[in-house]
Amino acid sequence: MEKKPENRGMIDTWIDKHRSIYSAATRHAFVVSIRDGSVDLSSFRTWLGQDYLFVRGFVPFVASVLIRACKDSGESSDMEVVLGGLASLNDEIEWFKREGSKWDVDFSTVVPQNANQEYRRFLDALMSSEVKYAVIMTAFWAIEAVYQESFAHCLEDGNKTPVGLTGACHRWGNDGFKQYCSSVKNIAERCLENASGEVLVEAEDVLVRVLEHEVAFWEMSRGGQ
Ligand SMILES: Cc1ncc(CN)c(N)n1
Repeated sequence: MEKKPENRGMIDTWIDKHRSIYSAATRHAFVVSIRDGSVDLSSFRTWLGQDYLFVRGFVPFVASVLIRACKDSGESSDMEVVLGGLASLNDEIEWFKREGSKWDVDFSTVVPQNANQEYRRFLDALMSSEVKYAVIMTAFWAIEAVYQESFAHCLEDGNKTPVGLTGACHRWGNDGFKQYCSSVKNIAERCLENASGEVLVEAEDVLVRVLEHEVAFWEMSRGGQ
């Protein structure tokens, strides 16, 4: 079994180990193009439509995380953290609808592309009661953290993010969302500390698979169809 260095959680250890896919997910060319202002707006519109569908599919996943937090965690504060995330998805869906009108993207005609469908299938599989709580929380953290890191990068000093896109960047790049991701990470780390070797292997695998799905999602967006 992998040995964890002093004072570092498993997640940080795994991020170091899988640094190249982590960077590919959090510093993807699509995100960098938002930050440097060179973004192709048809790609942004593709991302907007596809992510709207993704988020609608993410709601039942987060609802299932919430049920697991109530039933399996043994810590009452887990439920509050996940409930906060679920509640903010309500605002997020409303935000998408406003952005859809602004960018003239008619969500009723958007068809989920392959990367979106595959990501959705992956989330569906994670909703099985067979999947351990530590594994689900690791996946949940990674899904949220990729967006937090990516969009926060578009707001860092020196950015040339187009004004019309800063709303998206603030949605996931704000300090409140960063704090929320850190709370989810703490839950995942606490669970991983007590996990068996088998669960650790599964959680590491799921972390890498989330990163791969995120990269594929950015790639799909960059395709801009
Ligand atoms: C593809 C994707 N990954 C993550 C998030 C953040 N909930 C999102 N909206 N879309």
